[in-house]
Amino acid sequence: MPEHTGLVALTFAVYLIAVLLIGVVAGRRTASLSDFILGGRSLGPWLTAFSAEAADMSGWLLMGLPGLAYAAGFQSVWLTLGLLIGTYGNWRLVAVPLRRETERLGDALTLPDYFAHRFDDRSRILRTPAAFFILLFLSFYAGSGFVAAGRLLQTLFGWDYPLALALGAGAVVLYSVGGGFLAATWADLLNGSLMFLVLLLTAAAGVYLNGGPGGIRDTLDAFNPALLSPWLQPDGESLGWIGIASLLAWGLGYPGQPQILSRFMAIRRAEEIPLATRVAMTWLVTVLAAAVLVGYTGIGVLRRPLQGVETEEVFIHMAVQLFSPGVAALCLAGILAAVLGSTASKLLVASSAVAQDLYKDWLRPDCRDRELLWVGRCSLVGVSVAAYGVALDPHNTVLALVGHAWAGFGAAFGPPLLLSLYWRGMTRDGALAGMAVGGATVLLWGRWHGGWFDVYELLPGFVFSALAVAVVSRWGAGVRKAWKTLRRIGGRGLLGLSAGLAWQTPHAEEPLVDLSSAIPDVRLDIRYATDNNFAGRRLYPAARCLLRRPVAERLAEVQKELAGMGLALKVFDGYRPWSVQKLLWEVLPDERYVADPAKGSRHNRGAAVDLTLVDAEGRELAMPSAFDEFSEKAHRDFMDLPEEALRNRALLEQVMARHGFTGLPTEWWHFDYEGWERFPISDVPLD
Ligand SMILES: C[C@@H](N)C(=O)N[C@H](C)C(=O)O
Ligand SMILES: [Zn+2]
Repeated sequence: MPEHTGLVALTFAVYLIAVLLIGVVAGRRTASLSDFILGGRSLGPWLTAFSAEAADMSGWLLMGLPGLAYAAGFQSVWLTLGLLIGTYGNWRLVAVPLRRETERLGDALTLPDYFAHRFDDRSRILRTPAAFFILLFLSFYAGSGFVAAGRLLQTLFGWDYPLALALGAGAVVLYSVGGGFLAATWADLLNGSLMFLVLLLTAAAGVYLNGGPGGIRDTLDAFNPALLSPWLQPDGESLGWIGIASLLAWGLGYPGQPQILSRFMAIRRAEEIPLATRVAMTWLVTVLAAAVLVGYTGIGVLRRPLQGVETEEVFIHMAVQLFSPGVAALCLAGILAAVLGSTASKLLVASSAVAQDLYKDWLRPDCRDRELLWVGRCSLVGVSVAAYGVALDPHNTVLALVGHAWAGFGAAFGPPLLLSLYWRGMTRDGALAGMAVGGATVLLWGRWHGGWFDVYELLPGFVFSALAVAVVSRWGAGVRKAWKTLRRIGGRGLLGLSAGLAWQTPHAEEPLVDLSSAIPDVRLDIRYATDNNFAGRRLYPAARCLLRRPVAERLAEVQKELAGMGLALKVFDGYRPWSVQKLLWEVLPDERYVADPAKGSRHNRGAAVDLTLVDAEGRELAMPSAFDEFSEKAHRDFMDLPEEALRNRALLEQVMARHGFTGLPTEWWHFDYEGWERFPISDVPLD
């Protein structure tokens, strides 16, 4: 297409100048890491909708999908349907709760950040592997975008591949480094509009030249009747359930894609999501239908049939053949926009994993916002260099990895995210298991072939990941304990494991029992059943201490040991209904002292207890502070205290630890029972 080259170059230059200007303007509004990663959560519904869709639909929309429709005919309906259902489900089921939760849970900026806050994971066991996974796969994913941009520029202008690649990559890096998330989303508005316009134009021209729907059907019928059946492959063989399920399964990938989820987190208000959903779905239905029509109509319109990988160029050939050079150049700019826009969104998410989840979390938790912003920018450059390195080898290994990336994210993050938004009983270990099982299934499934193994790896990955979340959340603590038991008894073998399992598993169903039934003479001072508490009013209808049975039994052991020292326990609180937790949180929304009801307190599981020591006459021993005195004096590492208080605090901590209770760092009186995760959060009344 040499006669187009000058005009194409001009159109590309105008487009690139436009996005760079966007980068400069957005850069002025980017003052903190939160601005850089999520645009300060300021997106309106239109911007959110366009941005989420443009981040999703890369050059694949203008090349891959028309190519599939051209080569495989009506079979492409299944993929289109899968994408539509997946996108709609993602907007309806994930967008609103994710937006609300990420703001409520300590202003979580990234997906790993959300998981860490949701499960109160201070050990980083969840955040760090999630961040590495994102960083690794999104770098490859972004690398593939560079490959596509490089190839497009190389084909159009005949430049050397590395030079073409560097120019494409340079443009993305420049506008995203400067303007961060805002630049990327504003550019997405431009990209999304351009993609919409050029697809619609090309499809309309194709339909017109084919003589309308009847003409398209006649052309396909004459060319290859198998193309008219959604059940058949082009060679006339049945597509089979594996083929259909694999195409539909693409839709399952949506709830795990960080580059799309970040758009949901960034909308100004959750209430604007329904409008954004309507805009996004209208855009998507239109462009998917248009992309498919470009493929179908290309069969009748193009002067020569396309073969093999060339089928993916059906949109380019249509544009060049049907339109004037100026309009054709605009269509090609549409491809560049699609490729660069979605690549920028991936680079940004990968760089945010470095800045927020690795640098801030591991190296400099207290660093200033400006420093983090620069770390974000530098890591974007670093990730881009890595992606450029990946793209320099434009062979199939990269593309194969990219094929896995959608499935990898979908299976590793999709089920844990979905379940975490809707199931309060889900545990941190469940989330970890879901990520590991989903990711591993995707990596392994493709290695085998034949029968079930021909199904797209996302489907088994998603199902196994969801099962892993459910099983480990429900029974994980019991299995872990049984494993510990087995290791302890070593050679006593399998019998020990089955005994351990038999003893542990039913604990997930343990009822709440009255502590007085396990310790008949226990002293209670249930403060929330009086108005002598920090809320200043009575919150429980009865002065009872309920706990899960094994927790109560362990406390009875503690009481027994203390009796040998002439001491006893005095209990301030045990099981606390979840609705009361919400009331406490309203009074003091400070996670150091009151657990956020969004995550639930261990009290809500009947697995935490607040208590102190008393002597034989029932007099409280000196302790660092009063119960529920929320100050540094209550912290376990606070040492500026009288000797006696230090001694008593240490004694209480040691006796409790010997019976499987761990103290909360910020409250000397609060203890969690080991394996508290296995008990569900509940909201039963105390009377
Ligand atoms: C409110 C206080 N007594 C308490 O129990 N705090 C912990 C952190 C909780 O709410 O779980
Ligand atoms: Zn407590």
